[in-house]
Amino acid sequence: MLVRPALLPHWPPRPEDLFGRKGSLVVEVGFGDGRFTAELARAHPERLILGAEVSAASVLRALRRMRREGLGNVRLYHGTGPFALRNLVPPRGLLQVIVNFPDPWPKERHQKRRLLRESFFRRLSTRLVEGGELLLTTDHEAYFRFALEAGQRTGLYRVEVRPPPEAHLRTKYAQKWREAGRAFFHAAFIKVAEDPEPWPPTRRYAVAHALLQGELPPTLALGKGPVPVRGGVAVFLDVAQGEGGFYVLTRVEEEDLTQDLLLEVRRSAQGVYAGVGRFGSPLVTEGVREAVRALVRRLEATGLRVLQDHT
Ligand SMILES: C[S@@+](CC[C@H](N)C(=O)[O-])C[C@H]1O[C@@H](n2cnc3c(N)ncnc32)[C@H](O)[C@@H]1O
Repeated sequence: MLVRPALLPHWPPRPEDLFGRKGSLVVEVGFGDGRFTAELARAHPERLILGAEVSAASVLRALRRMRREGLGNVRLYHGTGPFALRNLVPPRGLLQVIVNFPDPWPKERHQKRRLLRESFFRRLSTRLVEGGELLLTTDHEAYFRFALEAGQRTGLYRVEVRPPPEAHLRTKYAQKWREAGRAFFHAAFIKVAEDPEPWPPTRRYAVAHALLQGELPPTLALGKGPVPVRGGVAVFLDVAQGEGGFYVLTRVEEEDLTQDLLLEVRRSAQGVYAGVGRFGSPLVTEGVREAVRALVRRLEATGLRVLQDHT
């Protein structure tokens, strides 16, 4: 039920590789506790529903729900909607995207965090089938207008403002806002053209490590300052000492992917190994490679010398 992109041999997988059969693919972004996802799966057993959600607690809750209800046509991904759309959905492979009550980010300075920006609509057009659509429901009028304008500006969608379908008003947040007496807004963004710029899957690599000559230092002080990486930032959060060396808890934030992973600095037969640990099956992305490069540079500053570089 849970999709682990690191374990998939090919990106994007074919829907039948994820679900065990063919069918029309629907993506729900930000499914929360998954009650809408489950209702959708029950109402359309012929559809294949892929949910993406950044909150680990919500993913767990929704997973339990899907298992309890025995829903075989749902797969859940713990991560951002854009990552799922980019890497888990084939070009022109998507019938529908559903976004119910997206985080509105009301402050001006946070607007760039909103999901339904012009760049998102452009990229999404490469994933939708001809006539495929995004359905938005929200209680937040300012965000609603923002999304309408963003979608319209692309010229890639016909935008239809409609009354919200009843099922979209049965989500956890819909019920909360209904009790608070809020109004609801709904629109369909129907694809009429496609952005000419392709949206290639995220590049991933088999390894990211280096072998260095010299002695393992007795302590490892890396500093907490952020390391800029392509499309984001990496931070060495903590260093723990183990028997053979050090584990460096590292956060790598890239455009649509945040990973907490362990880098290792340890003795090996050939010298000192510095690279990505296997713990948690991390994705070795460009940002992860850049974090390893930064780690290697800091080891070089302690007097170690690079023998082999696979970063
Ligand atoms: C306001 S809640 C709505 C939840 C649910 N759709 C509902 O109506 O009850 C917004 C949800 O979107 C999730 N979220 C925010 N940004 C996201 C992103 N980029 N990708 C996937 N989920 C996201 C949040 O964790 C949260 O669960």
